[in-house]
Amino acid sequence: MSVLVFIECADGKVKKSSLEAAFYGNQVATQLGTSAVGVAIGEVAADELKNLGQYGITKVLHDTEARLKDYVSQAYVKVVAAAAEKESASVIVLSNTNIGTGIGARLAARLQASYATNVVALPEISGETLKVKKTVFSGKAFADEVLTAATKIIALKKNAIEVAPTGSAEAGVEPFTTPLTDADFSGTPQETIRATGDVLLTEADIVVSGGRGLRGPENWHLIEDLAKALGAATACSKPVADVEWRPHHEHVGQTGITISPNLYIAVGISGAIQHLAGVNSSKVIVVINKDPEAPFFKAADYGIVGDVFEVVPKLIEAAKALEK
Ligand SMILES: Cc1cc2nc3c(=O)[nH]c(=O)nc-3n(C[C@H](O)[C@H](O)[C@H](O)COP(=O)(O)OP(=O)(O)OC[C@H]3O[C@@H](n4cnc5c(N)ncnc54)[C@H](O)[C@@H]3O)c2cc1C
Repeated sequence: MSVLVFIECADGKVKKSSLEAAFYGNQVATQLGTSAVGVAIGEVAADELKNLGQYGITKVLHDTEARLKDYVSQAYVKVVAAAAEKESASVIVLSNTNIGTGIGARLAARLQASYATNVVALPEISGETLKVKKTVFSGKAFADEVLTAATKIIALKKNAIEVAPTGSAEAGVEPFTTPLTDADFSGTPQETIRATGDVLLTEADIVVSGGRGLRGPENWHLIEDLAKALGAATACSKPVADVEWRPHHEHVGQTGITISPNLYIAVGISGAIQHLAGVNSSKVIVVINKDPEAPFFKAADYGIVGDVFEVVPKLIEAAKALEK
């Protein structure tokens, strides 16, 4: 029996959300008196996988088959299922990302497993069952879910737990091969075009987001300059994408991307409920709006009542000064 953690990688690196999943998986393994093993797929540097030892992973099974270079859901699910079988995994942990939840759903069907998404805390263990806390209703409430099947799959929400890497332990990396057929690659991406700029929006620690208060695309340099100074990703509200001031892949909210960065800075965004649905699990929310009655202030940790055209340039200067 072990805990298996699916390690998601991009650009040859382990994603930050998977470091969290690894740390969480190790804590669950400790609760169960077992160890945590990772499974990684595709191109990723060996040092990145060894580094998972600092997050409590003892060993990583690494499937490097050339056809697995890009994410193909059927094939990836087969690899994770094979790893789960090899390691007799009773718990499988993945990140609550598009890829993680996609794999989790197929895997649950394949393994007849219990499956909880949006999990935000360590489980309570009682005999063969695990009780997990998760967010529901677009992050507006919590629910407890009891997982009773022999195999339990947990999709951990990004930024939900504090991660503390320990010491300099290295995980062992083992080549892992799964027999795959052409049918496993029936839907293969032909080309992957990176949607965002320097910092991937869904993985970013800091996000600077603009709304209609920016008045037009010609003012977007304020958002971009602040983001650059803070090492942040950029995002926007839906109407901004609808009128093509910004591309749609930057639109966050109920009908856009859901994010949970450490810091979300909302610039000239009113804070409509549909917008909040995509950002309200951010750790710290800062709102800049000239209207003191803007609904976003109710969800904010810090608020600046002021004109974005006066406030943001000052923030950019301050952030640049911190860099020096
Ligand atoms: C079914 C449905 C789904 C939706 N999904 C989404 C979604 O996923 N994401 C999303 O964002 N929206 C979504 N919406 C739209 C949502 O309801 C809001 O209309 C939208 O979020 C408002 O965008 P905004 O805050 O940029 O613009 P506005 O509501 O126009 O707000 C602009 C804000 O900027 C402030 N402002 C103006 N000038 C300045 C200035 N100079 N300095 C400082 N502040 C200034 C104003 O006070 C105001 O609060 C959805 C709506 C529906 C019906």
